[in-house]
Amino acid sequence: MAEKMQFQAESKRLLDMMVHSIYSQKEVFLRELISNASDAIDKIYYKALTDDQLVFEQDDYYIKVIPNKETRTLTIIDTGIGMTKEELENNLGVIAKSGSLAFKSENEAKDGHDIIGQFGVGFYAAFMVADEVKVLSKALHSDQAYLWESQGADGYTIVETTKDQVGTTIILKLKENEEEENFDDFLDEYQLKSIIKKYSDFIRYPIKMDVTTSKPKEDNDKEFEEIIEEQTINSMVPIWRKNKNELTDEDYQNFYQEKRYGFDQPLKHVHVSVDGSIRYNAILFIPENRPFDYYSQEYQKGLELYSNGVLIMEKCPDLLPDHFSFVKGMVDSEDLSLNISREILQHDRQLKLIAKNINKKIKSELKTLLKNEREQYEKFYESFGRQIKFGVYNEFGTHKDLLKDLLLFYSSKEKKLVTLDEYISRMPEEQKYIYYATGDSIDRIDKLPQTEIVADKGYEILYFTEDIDEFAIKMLVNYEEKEFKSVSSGDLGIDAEGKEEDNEDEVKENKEILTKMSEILTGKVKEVRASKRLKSHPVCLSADGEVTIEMEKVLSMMPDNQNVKADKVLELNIHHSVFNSIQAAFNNNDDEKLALYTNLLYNQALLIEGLSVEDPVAFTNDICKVMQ
Ligand SMILES: Nc1ncnc2c1ncn2[C@@H]1O[C@H](COP(=O)(O)OP(=O)(O)OP(=O)(O)O)[C@@H](O)[C@H]1O
Repeated sequence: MAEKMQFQAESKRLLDMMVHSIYSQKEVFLRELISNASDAIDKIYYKALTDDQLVFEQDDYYIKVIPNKETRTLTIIDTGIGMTKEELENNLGVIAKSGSLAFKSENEAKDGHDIIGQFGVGFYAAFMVADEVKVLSKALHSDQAYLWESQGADGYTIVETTKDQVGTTIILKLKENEEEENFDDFLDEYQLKSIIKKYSDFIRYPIKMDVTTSKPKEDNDKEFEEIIEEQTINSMVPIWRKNKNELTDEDYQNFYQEKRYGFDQPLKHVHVSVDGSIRYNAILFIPENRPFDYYSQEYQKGLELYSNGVLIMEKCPDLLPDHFSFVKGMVDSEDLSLNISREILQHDRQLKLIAKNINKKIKSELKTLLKNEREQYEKFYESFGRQIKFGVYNEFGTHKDLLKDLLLFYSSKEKKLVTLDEYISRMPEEQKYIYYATGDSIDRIDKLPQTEIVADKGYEILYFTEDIDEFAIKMLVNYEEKEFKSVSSGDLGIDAEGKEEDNEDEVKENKEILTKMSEILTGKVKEVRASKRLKSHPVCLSADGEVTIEMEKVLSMMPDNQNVKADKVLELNIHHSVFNSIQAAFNNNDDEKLALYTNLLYNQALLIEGLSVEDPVAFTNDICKVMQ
């Protein structure tokens, strides 16, 4: 007897979940197995493209589904590339990488419902309907065939066996019928036909099945006889070649899932058929959720590229700009050569044209979504808004004009996300700038002293809570000729309504105090200044020049930050009662107290900004001194 081998821990968990699954759409197991079979045939097909020894005879490549009511087995045969012993072990004993990580993040969904529904589980789906699975496979260029066998989570065996044809045969021993689930359905010709049609209609290879039909007898056409004939169940017409009007949302969703573009439901699909100087069909999807690896090195952008119905590249990166790297889908063009190499493809004029059109198309779709289905757009933005902002900033702002009207920011007044156009449309005539404030969260920005004067003036403030926000805006400089202005910047363009003069006088009067305080904080701030923006708060930090404090924070986290620092200014509210104490200390020549107060205020300002105090122990000691 063959030695029983153990599944990798994660596979075991997933498999266990499949065995005990109460997921209602168990029929998807067939989609998964057929999809794997089709992939396996694709692989042999590509090999044939570059290998002269290998001839691809269309008729030799098919998938066959065989139900057997007596043995209660369902067999799926493919004439694909097959698997070696190692491949059987590695591919079926170890959960597919794509699924595994997503699966981890999805937590424990006990009945497996979410996992199957959202992620797809590939081969293991077989265990939803079968209590025994056999995989008989012979790899291309191999003389030996192997039989992989498993009854579930307690392990699997692999033994040598014989098989004539290269390819894989999967035999499922169906589970006994249960109260809610009649597994016999998966042996029923009619049911199987409809499942295949539903999920796998556009598979490029014939999915065959022996079907019982009744036909008039040859010698007597009044009498009928039952005959069994092999039929091809799927239409094989790829969905993108079909008439858009004949397709339903569900068809596109099935395609999205079948193709493994994502495990979520796509938010939007676009079906493009262009028949001009360049001809192509494309189906593009905007996913709803961010893939778990989206911001990792592993994530590869790209669209599937077909040349006249034949897949020539799985992820063609040249078809998608980085700012739309989340888009999934495919392009099929008759004008591309089948044997085109990666290098040539990059410079292909046709491909460049297609890419350009696709870029425009995605932009206009997103714009339409924003205009007509705001809620959906906001879902999209939550997942991929960051990418749009990076798009504005990257490549020295090359794409900023394309992307700027797709931006959304949280508004202090509307208490929700708004577009820049919406902001502009609400601006009172005298308002010069588009104001923004930066911080870690909406709550924090709400409490920022720096926002006081702008907010008091009744102006709307955009809240920037992501690192990239301010960088993107700096790249834009302005929107509809209105310049962006941080509420922390020196000149806010707001008249202090006649108080300007008084302020000037007071500033002079207190100049000596402020100079002295600046000296105390030498090396920490550029200057201590009387604030024009504070009303109820005693103190805040601002920055002179281009680099804001928020930018300094972001840059300091980068590996090659070159130690870029903001020119920090400590702003004091000289009308605040705290300032009286400072004046008193100064007038009494109490240098120690003045230093104590100055440092305390400085550290408070740091904390408000979300910066850490440089010496927390000294800070707490200072507070204790004040309390004594
Ligand atoms: N019929 C088959 N012929 C050849 N190889 C197969 C076949 N079925 C599965 N495999 C191999 O087993 C691997 C694992 O299959 P599985 O369905 O679990 O995941 P996947 O297809 O890689 O990923 P996903 O299902 O998430 O798209 C496949 O990648 C493939 O290499």
